Amino acid sequence: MTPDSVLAAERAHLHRAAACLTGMRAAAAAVVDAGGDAWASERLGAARAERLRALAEDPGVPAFFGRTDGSRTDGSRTGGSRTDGSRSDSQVSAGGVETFHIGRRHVRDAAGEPVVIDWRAPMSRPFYRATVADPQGLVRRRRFGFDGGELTGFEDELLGAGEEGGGRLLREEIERPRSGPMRDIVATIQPEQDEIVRAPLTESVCVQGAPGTGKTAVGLHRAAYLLYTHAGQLARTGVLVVGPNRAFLRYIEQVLPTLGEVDVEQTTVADLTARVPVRAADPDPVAALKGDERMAAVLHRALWGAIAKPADDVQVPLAGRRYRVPVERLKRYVDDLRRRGRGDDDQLVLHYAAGRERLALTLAEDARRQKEEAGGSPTDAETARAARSPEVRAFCDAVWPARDAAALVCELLADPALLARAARGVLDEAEQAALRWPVAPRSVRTAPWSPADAVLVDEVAGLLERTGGYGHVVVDEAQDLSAMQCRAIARRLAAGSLTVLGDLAQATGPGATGDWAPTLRGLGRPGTAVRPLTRGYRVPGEVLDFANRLLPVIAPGLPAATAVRRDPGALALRPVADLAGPLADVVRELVAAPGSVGVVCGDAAVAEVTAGLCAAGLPAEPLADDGAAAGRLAVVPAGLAKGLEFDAVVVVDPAAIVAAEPRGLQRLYVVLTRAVSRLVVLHRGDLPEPLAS
Ligand SMILES: Nc1ncnc2c1ncn2[C@@H]1O[C@H](COP(=O)(O)OP(=O)(O)OP(=O)(O)O)[C@@H](O)[C@H]1O
Repeated sequence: MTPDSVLAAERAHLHRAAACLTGMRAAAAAVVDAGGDAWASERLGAARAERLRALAEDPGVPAFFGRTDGSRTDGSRTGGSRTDGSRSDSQVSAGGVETFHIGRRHVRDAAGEPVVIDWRAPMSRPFYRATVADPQGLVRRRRFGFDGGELTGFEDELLGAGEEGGGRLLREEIERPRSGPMRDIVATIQPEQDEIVRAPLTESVCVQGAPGTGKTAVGLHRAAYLLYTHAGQLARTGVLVVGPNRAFLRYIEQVLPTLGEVDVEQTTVADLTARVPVRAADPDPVAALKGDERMAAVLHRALWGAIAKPADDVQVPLAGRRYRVPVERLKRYVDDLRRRGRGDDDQLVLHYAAGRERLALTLAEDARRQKEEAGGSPTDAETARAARSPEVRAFCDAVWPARDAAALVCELLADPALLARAARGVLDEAEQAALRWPVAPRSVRTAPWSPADAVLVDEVAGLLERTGGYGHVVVDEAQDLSAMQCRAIARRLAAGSLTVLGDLAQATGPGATGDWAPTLRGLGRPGTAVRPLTRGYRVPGEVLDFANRLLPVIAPGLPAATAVRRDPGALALRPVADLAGPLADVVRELVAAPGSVGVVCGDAAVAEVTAGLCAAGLPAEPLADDGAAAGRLAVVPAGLAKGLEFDAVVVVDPAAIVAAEPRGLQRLYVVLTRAVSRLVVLHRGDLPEPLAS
């Protein structure tokens, strides 16, 4: 076949797939809500709306992006389920070669035969994994090029004939100008990424990946894969994606919906733990201390240590009589329940509030036993009433008082004696002094809560009551999490599994350890295997090599990434005497090309840089951490750059970025690795040391 006739045939298949998708949509819309009652009907309606949403055709998103041709006799190519991709006779050619088109979602014709196979189905696996060395039954892999939904080209790899492709379409896909949020990578997931995407649900994974190796993309595609493969289980338990800040979430939030997954919760640790109004910031050493795992022990003692020893017998009223529970028995009941409050398994441990309820019930049951021994037979309702009696309540209030998480942390940070008692043997005096608020707040709500305090409040809330858990949690930029933040996430994990994504070389958090072990321990999955990703997709080789000069200083021992592509014009280092004029010139040139432009500067310089660019007639807008979309020309505070990317990046005054924080070189490494096509570094004086050499 000539290339033109191949294109014509593939376009015909594309039109057929689009028509079938329209047919599927019409069929789904025609389903009559046949529920027998209002509840069932509502449920059916919701399910139908969901299905319609999933089938909604995104204009410009073609029904398929790839194709596999394989021999029919090869065992590895059979065995997909009917809805995922059973063998389609309509796609078998005369030569016995079986063809599957791979797309974002399954499409079938009116007879139920597959026209496009969902990328997550088992039948699609060879499309992502096959190599010349291991063709997995494929003789050919075909990738398609599109322009605005129109099929414009294709790239074949004749794996059976030992011919692997040159990655032209991969490169085009990476370099396609960005116009806003992150895109999916389903068409070009690479084998080392696919292994992580398709790891079993029961397996937690930790991906240590250099900048631009696709960690975020892999984590999101893994969520979509798991939701497809374990739909029933995960629909019940849910999937949670945790990112570092709202700007980042805004950037990634469209990826899962474009993959057809609209019900994944995406949030930040700050939002996850937002139980108090945060209005203050801690100095780095204090934030590090509040994030230290020793705080868990302090809080545990502050809560459970305040349970008092029973001092007197209690008279429990039951069904018109009073029964005395002697103090010795009361002490034993309290001790037994306290013991059950120890332990780290949130699912098994007795929580404080439940312990209080249990204590009241235990007293009532003691009285019930006494009555039974005397020949009475009290009912369950009478026993429950006894547990709620003023006498039992008064005892519980005195011995096992009801507590509020925010109030407890507030008292602890405001009262040196309380803190000393809870922190004895755990924190030294200097550490206790560092934790204390200088002035006792007038109320819990007006206290100077910091983000790290909010995590402490969440920890106490987790001691009071069990936290609801998800079936799978994806944690991005995990290298920055404090031990206490890890615990907050672990509480939401229940029995589920984790995908942990991050790069130790990009750790800028105050408690960074340079080691995954404490993070994985804090997340409650200490045995998780760490898998490296070292092929850099985002950043051209020239830029990556430049940034990698920082590695021996910021993360000795960590393997440097190698870029999948090079571009001699990608990096420009410009020494300047004064920033304003040259910056406007550089930015003017960059915005003339299509795609996004990020001007990254120290957080303190954002207002000045934005004003300077605007004065030069350039439509610059500062990027804020409020979840608002970034403009095409964004002025990005270095502190918010993590995880983001732009087609062109200007790094303004790297020395100032380094000087602004203790882990400034790590921050510089982050900002130098945000560019897809061009990086310009404007510097006054010498470049920071490891870069100058
Ligand atoms: N297989 C792929 N095909 C096409 N593009 C890819 C592929 N893998 C990664 N990319 C692109 O490379 C860029 C970087 O991906 P991503 O943000 O997931 O990397 P990361 O490892 O999370 O980076 P960082 O450490 O900087 O946060 C994105 O534009 C992504 O779409």
